[in-house]
Amino acid sequence: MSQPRELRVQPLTASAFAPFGQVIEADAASAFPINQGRTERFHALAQVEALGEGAQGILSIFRGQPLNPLVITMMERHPQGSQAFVPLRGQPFLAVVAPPGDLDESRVKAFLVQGHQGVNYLAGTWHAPLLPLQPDSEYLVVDRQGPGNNCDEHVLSQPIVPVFPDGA
Ligand SMILES: NC(=O)N[C@@H](O)C(=O)O
Ligand code: NI
Repeated sequence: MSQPRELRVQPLTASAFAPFGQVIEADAASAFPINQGRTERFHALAQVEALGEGAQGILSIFRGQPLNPLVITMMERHPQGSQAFVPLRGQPFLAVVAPPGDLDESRVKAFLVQGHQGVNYLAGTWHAPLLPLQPDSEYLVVDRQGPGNNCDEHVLSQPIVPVFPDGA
């Protein structure tokens, strides 16, 4: 296996993440009052894709451990469904992604998903499997259950080591 390469971790913003999916956070632009004003609804932050006959969207909880050492050797994609990760206890994680289509390793990006944020990967978005930054991190996961293959894996030709900018 070739020498790993470093990949700078960047802040998660809706615009930067748009090629890969949506950011799930309480964004004022999507908010409107409900329940006689007692509740703010941050509406339709992301869409669930559950493609194919007999497919359905499901909700699960993942309790994950950090990858140690933090060296990413493979990525995966779910061609028939989106996949969302939302922290249940404010525990941050990394979203290491590449756009749908043939995996172009030069287009891999790494984002820091803070504890008040979640992400929804588009169907087909390449991503590293869950990368929590703290032990026993729990996430609500919304993805697809159904017939047929929904997970393609790709071993990277060059492993990736995410690096955090100073002070991150
Ligand atoms: N395998 C599984 O359900 N999880 C992965 O898809 C992942 O992205 O963590
Ligand atoms: Ni996945």
